[in-house]
Amino acid sequence: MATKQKLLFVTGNKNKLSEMQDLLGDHFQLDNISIDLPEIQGSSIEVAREKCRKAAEIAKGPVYVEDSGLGFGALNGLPGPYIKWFLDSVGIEGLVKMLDGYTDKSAIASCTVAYSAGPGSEPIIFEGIVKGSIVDPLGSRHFGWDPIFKPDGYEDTYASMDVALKNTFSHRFLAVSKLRQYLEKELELRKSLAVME
Ligand SMILES: O=c1[nH]c(=O)c2ncn([C@@H]3O[C@H](COP(=O)(O)OP(=O)(O)OP(=O)(O)O)[C@@H](O)[C@H]3O)c2[nH]1
Ligand SMILES: [Mg+2]
Repeated sequence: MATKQKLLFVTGNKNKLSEMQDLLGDHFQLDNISIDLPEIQGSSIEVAREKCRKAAEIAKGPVYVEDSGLGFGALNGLPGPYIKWFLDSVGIEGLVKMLDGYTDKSAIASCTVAYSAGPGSEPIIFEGIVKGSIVDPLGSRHFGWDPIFKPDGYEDTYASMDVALKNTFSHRFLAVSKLRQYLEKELELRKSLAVME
C-alpha cells in the first residue's frame, strides 16, 4: 500500500484536530503541533495568513493552519474571526442574546485554511463558507458554537446532527476539500517532473 503524504496541522484546538482527522485521515498522515498561535486583528484571511507564516517558522517546514469564524448578518459579519473571544466572554446563550431585537438571525460559518510550503513561502488560502441562522442552543455542547448554528436546509444545529453528517458539508469540509485537491495536484506534478528528470 502506498504511504500517505504527511501533513502538519498547527492548532491548539482538539475539536478542530478531530474533525480534520476525519476529513483528511484517509488521504494524508496528519500530524499536529498543539500551539495557540498569536492572532492579529484583521479579516479571516489576514488572520489565517499570519498564523500560517508563524507556524511555518516554528515547524521549519510545510504546514497548514485554519481560522474559523461565525459572522452575524444583523451585525455586518461580526463577530466573524473574533468569535472565540465573544464565546469565551458571553457563552453561547450570550451570543443568542446579542441578536435579541433583530429579526435577522442569519449567520455565516467560515473556515479559512492557510497552507505554506515552508518558512518564507507565501501561504495559499482556501475558504469554506456555510450559510445558516442562529437558534437557541440544541445538541451536545462539546464544540464551540455548534449548538446555536443551524445550517440552511437542515432542521438540526451542527451540534444536534451526527458529526459524520456535519463533515459532509461543513465550512471546514469545504475549505479542506480545496486544500486536498491542491495538494494532490501538486503531488502529481512533482511525480511527473521526477519522471522527466
Ligand atoms: O461550534 C463550532 N464549530 C466549529 O466547526 C468550529 N470551528 C471553530 N470553532 C470555535 O470558533 C473559534 C474559532 O477560533 P480559532 O479559529 O482561532 O480557533 P482556536 O483558537 O480554538 O484554534 P487555533 O487557532 O489554534 O486553530 C474557537 O472558539 C473555536 O472553538 C468552532 N465552533
Ligand atoms: Mg485561534
